[in-house]
Amino acid sequence: MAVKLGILGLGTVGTGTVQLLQDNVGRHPLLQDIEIYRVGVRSLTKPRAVELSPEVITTDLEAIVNDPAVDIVVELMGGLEPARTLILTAIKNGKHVVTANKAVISRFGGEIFTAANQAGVYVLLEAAVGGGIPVIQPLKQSLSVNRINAIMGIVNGTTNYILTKMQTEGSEFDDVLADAQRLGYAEADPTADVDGWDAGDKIAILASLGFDGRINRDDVYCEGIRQVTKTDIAYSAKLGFVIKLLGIAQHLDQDNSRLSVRVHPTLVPQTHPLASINGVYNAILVEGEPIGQVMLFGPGAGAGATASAVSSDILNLVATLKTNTAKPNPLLACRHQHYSQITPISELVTRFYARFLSKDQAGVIGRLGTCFGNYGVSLESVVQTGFQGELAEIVVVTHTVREGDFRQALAEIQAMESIDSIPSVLRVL
Ligand SMILES: NC(=O)C1=CN([C@@H]2O[C@H](COP(=O)(O)OP(=O)(O)OC[C@H]3O[C@@H](n4cnc5c(N)ncnc54)[C@H](OP(=O)(O)O)[C@@H]3O)[C@@H](O)[C@H]2O)C=CC1
Ligand SMILES: N[C@@H](CC=O)C(=O)O
Ligand code: NA
Repeated sequence: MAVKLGILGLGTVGTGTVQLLQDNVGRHPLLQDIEIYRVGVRSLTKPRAVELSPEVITTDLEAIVNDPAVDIVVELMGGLEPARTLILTAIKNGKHVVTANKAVISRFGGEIFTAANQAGVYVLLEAAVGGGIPVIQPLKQSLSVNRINAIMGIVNGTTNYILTKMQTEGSEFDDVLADAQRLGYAEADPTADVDGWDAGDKIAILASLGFDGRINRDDVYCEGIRQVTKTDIAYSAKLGFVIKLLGIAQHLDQDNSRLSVRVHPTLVPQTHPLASINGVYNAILVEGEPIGQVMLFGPGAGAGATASAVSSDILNLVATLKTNTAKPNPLLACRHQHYSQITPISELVTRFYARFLSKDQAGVIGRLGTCFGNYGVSLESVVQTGFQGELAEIVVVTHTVREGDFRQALAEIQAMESIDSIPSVLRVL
């Protein structure tokens, strides 16, 4: 008997998934055992790029998750509610769930996985991080014997697309964002991409898999790309860096006592493996013992790529249903019970890039150096690059420093009579 899917959402990802499932020849034979039984949408009159018989499409999503005939609910609608409630209802009704929704999983994962474990069903989410890149299953299975030291990556396609176009074509932020929206990369509200929240959701999920504890989403520090200017992109290039929005989860000490989970635009050395990841591509670099470094690379957003991840989860569940094993597979289920302690951003030790606009007076660089020295900040390079109108532009890169100390120095520098403003402060990998 065919395994019946109830799909919630027929937008970019839902359409890509239905297209893939309908075009199953030459793919895994188990795909032929799947029936697209119901598809839930908001509007019945919207034109659709896929053909589905009228009785399949409905606006009654609650009926789908309560329908005893549905075996797997595939949540591709996005947003927090009603997605969370529909997922929980599906679980309560004994249905397995596939979701691409990192927002709901990163915030309500505790509640959802506890319910799933109690109900004896799985919630799979390969599409939620890295789009088409297999990263969730590798962390749960192929890499799970490693002790993970760090997971860092470019996990938002929209912002990587924007930064790449700004860097290579000198494009304006707003024009490139419109492009990313047209191509189906951006979230319904692109603020989630641009302000780093989407990447924050994703790094929280990766951290929970790699560091063996749930992550409280509110503890993840998130800074987006709005403040990244073409000027900083150009200075970074001169200094040997590219600017990337990175999600980073790493132990800060040898004894693994402190875990940092954060998202921010970062100056990445041009020689680093993540520096060459451009456009909508994502890459996740995992550092573990004994494996060393593994980089997972591929398309991070878009209909086809994301459908590949969604459909592989569906296939996994179809195989599970077909083999009918009574005991849960611990490599598919979530096993965490506790929350990890996250270290505040002020305790991070990192290098910084900062750009200052100063009055063109003698001794400004000396005063900057003295103030930094007072807070234990030593400088790797100082460049007085040119002028913006009457103001001299000074760019510094520091050696590693505790963020809290660096910020105190900046506050003091900002108050100096000779300093007009500090337009940019970025972390350096
Ligand atoms: N786009 C991408 O590249 C990727 C997206 N994701 C995630 O996948 C999910 C879907 O994204 P995407 O396909 O881009 O989103 P879209 O906005 O393109 O599609 C959302 C779909 O859900 C339906 N929907 C939304 N809210 C409701 C509701 N309250 N009731 C009924 N139907 C509803 C919409 O119906 P209607 O069509 O009638 O408006 C639409 O079909 C999100 O969680 C996103 O974060 C993950 C990886 C990549
Ligand atoms: N908006 C997201 C879509 C995939 O998760 C992105 O741009 O990466
Ligand atoms: Na993925």
